[in-house]
Amino acid sequence: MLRSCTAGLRSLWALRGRREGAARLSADLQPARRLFSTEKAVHKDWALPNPSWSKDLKLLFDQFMKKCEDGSWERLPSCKHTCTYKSEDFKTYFLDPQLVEGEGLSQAQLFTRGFEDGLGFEYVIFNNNDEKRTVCLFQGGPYLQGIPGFLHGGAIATMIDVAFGSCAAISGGAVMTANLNINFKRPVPLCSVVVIHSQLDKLEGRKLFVSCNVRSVDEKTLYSEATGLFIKLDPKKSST
Ligand SMILES: CCCCCCCCCCCCCC(=O)SCCNC(=O)CCNC(=O)[C@H](O)C(C)(C)COP(=O)(O)OP(=O)(O)OC[C@H]1O[C@@H](n2cnc3c(N)ncnc32)[C@H](O)[C@@H]1OP(=O)(O)O
Repeated sequence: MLRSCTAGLRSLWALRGRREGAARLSADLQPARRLFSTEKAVHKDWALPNPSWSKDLKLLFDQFMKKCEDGSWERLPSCKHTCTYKSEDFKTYFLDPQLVEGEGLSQAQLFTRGFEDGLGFEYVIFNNNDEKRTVCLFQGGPYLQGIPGFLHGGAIATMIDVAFGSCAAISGGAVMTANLNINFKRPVPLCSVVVIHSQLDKLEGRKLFVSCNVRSVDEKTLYSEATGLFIKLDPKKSST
């Protein structure tokens, strides 16, 4: 395990070196060209395998893709620059046109997709609409370290929030996290794959109650358990 992780890290560094070289080469390009990627890159779906994915992650991905064939499960796409699922809902509720045009927002990207392949959050979420649950397959890369050799608790919390957010948004549309409660039961080894099983437990007016557990691939280790409350945004209220 340690050897495969080290080999994985070595290939990641090599990949990174190549990318940094490429980045240096493009440093002379016009700022606008650097800021705005091509149309294709902007709409790229990041919830698909890349060379940094471990055997475990690929295997689980294939298993869930098979489950998608009869329509009971669906893979949720994930873009960097647009809030993938029901993003139009958010625009209606939130975005001040002045903010949209500003320099900062033009560079905005989903926090969990802001890392080079394999260094941060590698994940894909599958949804089962009838059962109101999602499964998130997550491999936490070397830039997410907390205690040496283990994933940072904040990275786990982030991933739980994303998994919950997706689960809640599918039923509630534009939602926001109001409360997260996490019990960290075992440390998650860096570069390992975990499975986050989330469930919509209750829908009460604008409140969506969700819960999840985070387990190892073989399901023997329970790493964390969490509950969350999401609130469906009220179009009559300003969010700022
Ligand atoms: C759709 C898109 C999906 C994207 C795909 C996923 C990919 C990305 C996923 C990324 C995911 C990242 C996600 C993120 O990072 S979201 C970013 C982190 N979250 C925030 O910044 C939220 C900040 N908070 C707020 O804006 C407001 O407080 C909200 C909008 C949440 C509610 O303000 P609003 O004015 O609208 O509602 P209300 O105050 O009338 O309350 C309504 C009801 O709710 C109850 N209540 C409220 N708060 C709490 C609480 N803490 N515990 C218990 N109960 C609470 C309240 O008592 C009331 O109950 P009742 O009296 O009716 O019974």
